[in-house]
Amino acid sequence: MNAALRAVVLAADHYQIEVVAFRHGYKGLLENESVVLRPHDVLHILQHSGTVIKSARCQRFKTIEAAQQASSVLDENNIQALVVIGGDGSFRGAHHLAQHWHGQIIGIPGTIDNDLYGTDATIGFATAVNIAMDALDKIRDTADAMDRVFIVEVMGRDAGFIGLSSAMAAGAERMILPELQRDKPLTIAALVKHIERVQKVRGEGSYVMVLSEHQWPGGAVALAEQLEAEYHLPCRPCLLGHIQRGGAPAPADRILGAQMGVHAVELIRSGATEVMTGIRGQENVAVPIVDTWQKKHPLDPNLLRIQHEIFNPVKKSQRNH
Ligand SMILES: Nc1ncnc2c1ncn2[C@@H]1O[C@H](COP(=O)(O)OP(=O)(O)O)[C@@H](O)[C@H]1O
Ligand SMILES: O=P(O)(O)OC[C@H]1O[C@](O)(COP(=O)(O)O)[C@@H](O)[C@@H]1O
Repeated sequence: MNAALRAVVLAADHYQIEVVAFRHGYKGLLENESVVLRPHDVLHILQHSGTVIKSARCQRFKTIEAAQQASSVLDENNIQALVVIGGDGSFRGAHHLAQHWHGQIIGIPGTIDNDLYGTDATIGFATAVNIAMDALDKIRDTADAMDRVFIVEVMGRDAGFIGLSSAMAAGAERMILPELQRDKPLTIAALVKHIERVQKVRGEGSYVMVLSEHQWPGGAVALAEQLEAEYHLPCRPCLLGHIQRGGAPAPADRILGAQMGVHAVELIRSGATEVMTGIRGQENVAVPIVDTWQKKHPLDPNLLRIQHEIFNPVKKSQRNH
């Protein structure tokens, strides 16, 4: 997020616009935690994950009174345009605020989940995938050495982008993703059958599985215990958790943050409101903010086909000649 924040401040300075930041997101907006940001304040922050203006979840913001209060705080600070960096929750909040405030609102997609419609990528996603891939590579060493099954649980709330991309980047044998579970929920018997068939075909036991959070009751730990206890499969769980949200941001995220931050300021200058800045291909696009959560951002069907079918060691299609 820092790369986007820096870009907003530098672009605003370029166009001679003053920037006031509200610390701690909507919570800080309600409490008027405002601070003027100048280029000097955002020096050397883009190499750090997270956000120097801090963030917070704030249930209260969902009420009408909170939106009215936020509107008064913005007016008291003479704010004409608000840039909201976040995911679908933050954008729902932005839309909610727009019902009670007359200023411009521009969204910048910042979430590791990549689950927003209208943009190829969201800030944080590339970094999270890098971290998950790195962990999977490391787990593979023990899986290989000890012929073990590993279950690595990754984040994504209700979306399988981190799961699919990290599984593909690290050559995992199996993925349990929300999108796949919706079509055909995996049973433990089918999973065990897959593990055993892969081990037979390969003649070795190294099997690494990527499990998206909330896709198995009790998560990776419960699934590993079940595999050991009921099927005598040596299996270990690994929960990556919030590790995926930290560390040095990947170059792709820094560059995306830069592009989007500048685009957000330019959208303000063009008079736009209630849009999110997105990137499609090489192009900056402005996406109606309600579309970002009302429309679906699907997993790339070709990546899914490659990883789930073509790279599945035991799934073969008919020869056609
Ligand atoms: N339906 C909503 N109406 C108003 N504000 C909301 C709504 N949903 C979320 N928010 C606000 O946005 C904040 C961030 O949303 P959350 O879902 O936690 O994260 P993200 O922006 O990463 O999706 C919430 O803590 C809340 O203050
Ligand atoms: O620690 P919390 O607040 O429960 O958040 C965990 C959730 O946040 C996420 O990391 C997404 O957060 P961001 O949208 O802020 O990147 C989800 O993948 C995960 O379910």
